Amino acid sequence: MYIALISAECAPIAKAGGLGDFVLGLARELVRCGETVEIVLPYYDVLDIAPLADLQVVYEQLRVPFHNEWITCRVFGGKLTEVNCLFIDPQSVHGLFQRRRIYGEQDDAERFAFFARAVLEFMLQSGRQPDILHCNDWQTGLIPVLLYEVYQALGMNRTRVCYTLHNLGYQGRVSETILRQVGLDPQRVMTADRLRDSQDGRLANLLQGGIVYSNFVNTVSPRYAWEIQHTEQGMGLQPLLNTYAHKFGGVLNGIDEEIWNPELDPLIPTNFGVETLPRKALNRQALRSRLGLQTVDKPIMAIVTRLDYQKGVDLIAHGIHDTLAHGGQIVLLGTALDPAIAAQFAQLKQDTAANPDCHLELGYDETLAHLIYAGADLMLIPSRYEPCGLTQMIAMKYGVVPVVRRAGGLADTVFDANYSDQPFELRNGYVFDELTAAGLESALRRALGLWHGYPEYFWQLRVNGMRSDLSWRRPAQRYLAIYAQLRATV
Ligand SMILES: Nc1ncnc2c1ncn2[C@@H]1O[C@H](COP(=O)(O)OP(=O)(O)O[C@H]2O[C@H](CO)[C@@H](O)[C@H](O)[C@H]2O)[C@@H](O)[C@H]1O
Repeated sequence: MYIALISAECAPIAKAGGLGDFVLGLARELVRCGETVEIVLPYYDVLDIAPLADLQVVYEQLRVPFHNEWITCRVFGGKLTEVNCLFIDPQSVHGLFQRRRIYGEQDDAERFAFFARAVLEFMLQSGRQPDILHCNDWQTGLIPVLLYEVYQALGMNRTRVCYTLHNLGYQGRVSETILRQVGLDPQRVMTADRLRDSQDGRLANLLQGGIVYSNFVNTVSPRYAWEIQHTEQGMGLQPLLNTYAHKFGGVLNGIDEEIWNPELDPLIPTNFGVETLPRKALNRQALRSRLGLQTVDKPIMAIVTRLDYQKGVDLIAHGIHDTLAHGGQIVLLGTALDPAIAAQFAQLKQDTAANPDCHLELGYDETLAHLIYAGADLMLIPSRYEPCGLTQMIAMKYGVVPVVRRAGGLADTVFDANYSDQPFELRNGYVFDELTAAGLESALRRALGLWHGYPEYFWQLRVNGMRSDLSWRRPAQRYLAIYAQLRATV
């Protein structure tokens, strides 16, 4: 099967968060299963080309219609380990992907709408007919719309679309001008059952368009799939997701165990596994020295995250204070796009600067993230909503016990040490329900108490997490079954 994975991110070359991990992890597993995979991304100026082999121009003079003009693009090809990647590089006066970052620009909608049109134009002009276009999030929502409305009539009628929703908090609600720019007729597609936004009828909703026009839609955990159909977590899309329940499901993500594996990880000072778990202490020490924390008999509570409303930033701040007050150390690595959140954490960093048990690192740092997973004992994830969540899974692989809110994929992967109905060997963390300070404290203090009072039991929780199967093997089989079902309709 020939699968094109279309995305705004891919780890480690263009990663802002979990979407990047998803794309690389799934692609690599599909290649291992013998499938032909191409990842298609914009050619960002911030693309880290170092891990790419054989990077070269593979297509010149790709002319893409956009907003009454033709934009000429080059397409680069390269290999990221065993996976082929393609990069669309528009020669436009607006420097669409020359912004020193992946997202956060005022014209993001226009940038990714252009990308959507360019991907299909490239497929058409280069004679590609993928069996499956696997699109992700709002940035690629126009691809199934354009395929159906424009490109099928031009001959691309064997291709089917699988569309994965990683985050309903970002739906791509945009002016209908964008539709005209990519060559769609707003009169035709701006209807309630197509792209017209249900909350603001003047806007087009690109995520909604992707859901309506794709052959199959999924999100990244069974629990989040249920939540967005049946609770306000659907953020306005509940009726639509119920209408399309027959082509909707939840597939839990995996993690790439070649990248996230404490036994092999080249980015950590000391490798370790279940049998050599005491060696984790050397990483804890390295983490303390790197960040200037004192050496004391306290567990390290880590937080590695985008600092975003979704992640429960107020509870993160509360959790920092509560951990410090109850015998723990704190290490936070976080990026904030929102200026108010950035200011809140800059202040918190200043307020805790003199505390030898606390270090807040505001920024994005892949290498430090690996050291944190290797050295930490606990990880705090108090999300408001969490489609899947990779940090709890990575944490568990590194013998870190997660403390999480019962939401989305966190509920599907973390089982409470005291209250879960799972057998003991599957219990791997601490879970709370209420999105309140008291809710968080109930789990956090049990976790800290266990570390201080019952080290053998805490050790067992670490081991349970390390032994769980969080790989891409099972999820990739689920996607292959979905693709096969879609191909059967050709
Ligand atoms: N400051 C920083 N420095 C270095 N590394 C950092 C970092 N901040 C985050 N990371 C890394 O980025 C990834 C984040 O994973 P999450 O699952 O939390 O993703 P996110 O919410 O971005 O993605 C969305 O998509 C994913 C994939 O489907 C879903 O799991 C998730 O629920 C959904 O919100 C992890 O690999 C983490 O280590």
